[in-house]
Amino acid sequence: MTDRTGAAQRVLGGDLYTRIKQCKLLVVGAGGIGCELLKNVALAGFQDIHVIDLDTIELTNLNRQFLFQQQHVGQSKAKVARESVLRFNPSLSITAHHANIFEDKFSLGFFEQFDLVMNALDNLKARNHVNRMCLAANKPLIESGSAGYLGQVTVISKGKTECYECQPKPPPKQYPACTIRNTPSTIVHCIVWAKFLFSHLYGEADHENDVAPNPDDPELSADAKDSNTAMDEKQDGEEKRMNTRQWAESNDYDPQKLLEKLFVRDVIVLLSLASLWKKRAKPRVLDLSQINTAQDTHAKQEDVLPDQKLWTVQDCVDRFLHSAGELKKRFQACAPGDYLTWDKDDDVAMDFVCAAANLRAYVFGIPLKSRFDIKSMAGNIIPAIATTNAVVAGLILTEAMKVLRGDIDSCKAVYLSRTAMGAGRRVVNPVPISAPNPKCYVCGERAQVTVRLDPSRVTVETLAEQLLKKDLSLVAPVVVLASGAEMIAAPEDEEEEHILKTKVYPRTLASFGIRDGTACSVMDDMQANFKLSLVFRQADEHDPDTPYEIVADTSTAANNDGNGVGDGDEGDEAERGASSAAAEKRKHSPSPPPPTTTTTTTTQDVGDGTTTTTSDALADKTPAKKSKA
Ligand SMILES: Nc1ncnc2c1ncn2[C@@H]1O[C@H](COP(=O)(O)OP(=O)(O)OP(=O)(O)O)[C@@H](O)[C@H]1O
Ligand SMILES: [Zn+2]
Repeated sequence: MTDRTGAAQRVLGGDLYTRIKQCKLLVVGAGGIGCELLKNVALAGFQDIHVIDLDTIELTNLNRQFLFQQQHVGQSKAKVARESVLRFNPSLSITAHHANIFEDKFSLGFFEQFDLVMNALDNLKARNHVNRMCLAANKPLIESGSAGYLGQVTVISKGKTECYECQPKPPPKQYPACTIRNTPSTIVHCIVWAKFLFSHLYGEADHENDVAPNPDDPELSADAKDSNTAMDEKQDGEEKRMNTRQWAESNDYDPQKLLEKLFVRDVIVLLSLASLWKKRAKPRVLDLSQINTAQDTHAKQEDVLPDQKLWTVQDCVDRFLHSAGELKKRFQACAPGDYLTWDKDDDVAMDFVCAAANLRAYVFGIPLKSRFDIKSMAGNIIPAIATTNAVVAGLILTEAMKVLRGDIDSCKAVYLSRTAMGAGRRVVNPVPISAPNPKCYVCGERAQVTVRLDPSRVTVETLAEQLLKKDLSLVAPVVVLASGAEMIAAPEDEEEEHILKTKVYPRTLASFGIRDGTACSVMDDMQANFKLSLVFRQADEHDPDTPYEIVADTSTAANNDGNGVGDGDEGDEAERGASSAAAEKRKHSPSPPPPTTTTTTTTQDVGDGTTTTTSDALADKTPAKKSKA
């Protein structure tokens, strides 16, 4: 026995120490919290540890992920974390998986081999997935997160505590498409547009999400005819029918032409939509001849870091042309079906977004921002603080010990706040963990989601891609109709996926017999044992921007005759009552609120996952750097 384990044994007591030693542990994520956590569990005496992380080490990780050093940059986080931990305790068994938690190999059987799972992740999608896998495998999960000075640790135990998805998370802030495409008024609007532009040009082909001037702006409805005529005049027939990606393809992604299209021709089109500018300042066309001779508009900024310097408009033009040229090469070198994914740490992709956002800001008379500021907003960066992660990792271990003692009842949800809170003036705030929400569609006894939509207008694609995958976090949804037929099947190969996307996706739900009151079963081919009942209610109107509304509370179902269908308005009233009562209860709860941040332009997937800051369509942290269409 080394001195180090001897001390742990004396502190923990023989019984707990033995339980820790015998516990087979899974740690998901080897980033900021994960590195601290792996060090803690190794020192506390855990002997059999698996760690999963899909990422490689970046230079920017080194200020807080202490298992990594400069020579490790570019290597697998999971593997290097394993080697570093083994260096200070070579007798451990650590298995490193450089992989995405969504991979098939991390099946129910994989999760079942563990006694305890700890999440050290940074995104909602992966957290939801591990939550569902642990519920299916009936394994305790310790969930954690941090955002700046704020942090959170909680324990999830099937049937005993609420699960990660028992309380709905606030939806990320979205901006109306017309503001982004026609009338931006803040730098955030310009950054959202620039990120859309990147995905639209170089990402997975999506012909619906254009970035060009939008003639369907409701503000134009009064003089729709004029606006269409104006658009006709400014664009020839062919150009009018093409979206920006098709236009770029037909112009060989030429950076100079792209610059002129986006900041000259499209602006002329926008200027022609007169009613947009009745009450706002008109945009200005980017006049390259003037800019080329213009003086540097910004005072010399000698004493700031390079990234914090404001680019001149000419700098933006140069960076745009250069990055668009590089991206063109990369995109054209992609194998068929492959595409580029935006990543804030990819310098070329970041330069493109920074230049495009600033040029758009210039066109609309919005103050330009430094690359540093734009990166923070575009990448939804809340500075990570090493000490917060260390405290969170310590709290994870404290809760883990209670779990291993078999004392789930004494586990707490613990929040770190920035300033001392409550009567005890504490920064570390433990609160009782709520009981499971019986109406939770993930862990509730009667998992059900009611959705209000117009089945004759909503397509299977919207159901699968938006509602099931995006809103409900299913990975591979399977939807079975009452007849037993599968409306949406999980494709086994590329051919099946092609059939699903070309033959089934374009159909309306009504064409499958879905109408007011229809219920169907939903399963997830990737999330074992996950099953919910989806009930459709007829919407009075159809709004293409919000084609459906999730009725979160399922009390309609509890009141009905058992086929999962409520009977109309009374049910709705009950739902509203129940929801507001629950909200009221939470409002009066003595517990400190979960951490929220004060940053105004960052977003949903902050570390804690339950609490989001403000913006945005800016957030799109995707686990895979580059994926196949
Ligand atoms: N689906 C997933 N499968 C496996 N690992 C994941 C998955 N999603 C996120 N992770 C890992 O979780 C870790 C979270 O750590 P952290 O929040 O410190 O992020 P980071 O990427 O290291 O930091 P930053 O985003 O600030 O650069 C990351 O190492 C990330 O790779
Ligand atoms: Zn739940």
